[in-house]
Amino acid sequence: MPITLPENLPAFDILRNEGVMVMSPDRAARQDIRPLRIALLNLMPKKIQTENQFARLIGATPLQINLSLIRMSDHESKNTAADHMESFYRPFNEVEASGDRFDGLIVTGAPVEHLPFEEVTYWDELRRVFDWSRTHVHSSFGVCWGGMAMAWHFHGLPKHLLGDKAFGCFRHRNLAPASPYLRGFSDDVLIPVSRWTEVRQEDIDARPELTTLLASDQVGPCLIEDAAHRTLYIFNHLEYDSGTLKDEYDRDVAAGKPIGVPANYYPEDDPTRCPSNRWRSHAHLLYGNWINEIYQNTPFDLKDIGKG
Ligand SMILES: CC(=O)SCCNC(=O)CCNC(=O)[C@H](O)C(C)(C)COP(=O)(O)OP(=O)(O)OC[C@H]1O[C@@H](n2cnc3c(N)ncnc32)[C@H](O)[C@@H]1OP(=O)(O)O
Ligand SMILES: N[C@@H](CCO)C(=O)O
Repeated sequence: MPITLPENLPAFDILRNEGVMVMSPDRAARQDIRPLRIALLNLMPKKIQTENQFARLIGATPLQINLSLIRMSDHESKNTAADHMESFYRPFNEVEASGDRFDGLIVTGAPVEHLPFEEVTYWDELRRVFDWSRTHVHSSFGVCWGGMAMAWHFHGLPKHLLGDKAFGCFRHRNLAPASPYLRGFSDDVLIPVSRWTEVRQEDIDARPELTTLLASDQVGPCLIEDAAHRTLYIFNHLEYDSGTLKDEYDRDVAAGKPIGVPANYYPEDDPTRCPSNRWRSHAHLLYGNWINEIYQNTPFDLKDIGKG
């Protein structure tokens, strides 16, 4: 939430230049408040775990959030019970036909990164979701494969297969300390990574509409902004629980897959020991900052979303 300060107090400009939310008394007097409408397009197989992870983060701000769960219309979930999907999710077809608008949209990752985008069965509908988001959503956030898919659709940013899985907790540099999305971030941030693909910094740099906010020397770009469309792409997993990388590692070991111990995750890289969560605070900061930024800038009247 912003702080209201007189516009001629030195702290007004100093804090604002640092990225702190500062408001003049004049603007504060004119603030309208309503619940924010956030949609989660959940493409992950373990949908309940993912609902919990994102709801926990976007639910930790002082603002009232209405969460809508959306699924691809014709995709039958193999790993989440049909009655759960029936009870809590709306198919995108229905959302599109309703004309509903949202302040925010999160598109999750999906374990289909080894496939060309066009071989994902719901690719055509997903492209429709992306185009719809430009006219019905104020701000979008694509996560891991969801971010890569969105960045491919809008910017032609290619993903590349890695020889070895990028797997573990990696240090990332804060490249934009004054960005409102990184308010309160340390200069150096530890983030869970779990993917077989990457996007490359040189491909991002060739697209002037994109800015890199967080990047790692070891696993490359992480958080990218398309400011003109209020869109963020994150290729790593700040939302993961303490044990998510462990679950993925144990699953792959049990399946006999050649997988290394996730880097810098277990104490002394010993998978028999209990991992500790060293990213939770930055997860809350990032998603809290996103919600805050939406709250500051989304139109009060929902029907004005997507017009500017
Ligand atoms: C890169 C990122 O975005 S990271 C995010 C992905 N991470 C995760 O999913 C972690 C958790 N996932 C898992 O542990 C595993 O995927 C499991 C154990 C749930 C299932 O693994 P498997 O049995 O090997 O694969 P399975 O055949 O169930 O397919 C996994 C998912 O991909 C979907 N899928 C597979 N091929 C395709 C395709 N061509 N088009 C669309 N979806 C596909 C499946 O439908 C399933 O999703 P669903 O549960 O929503 O139906
Ligand atoms: N995070 C994913 C990567 C595969 O897409 C997993 O390990 O399941």
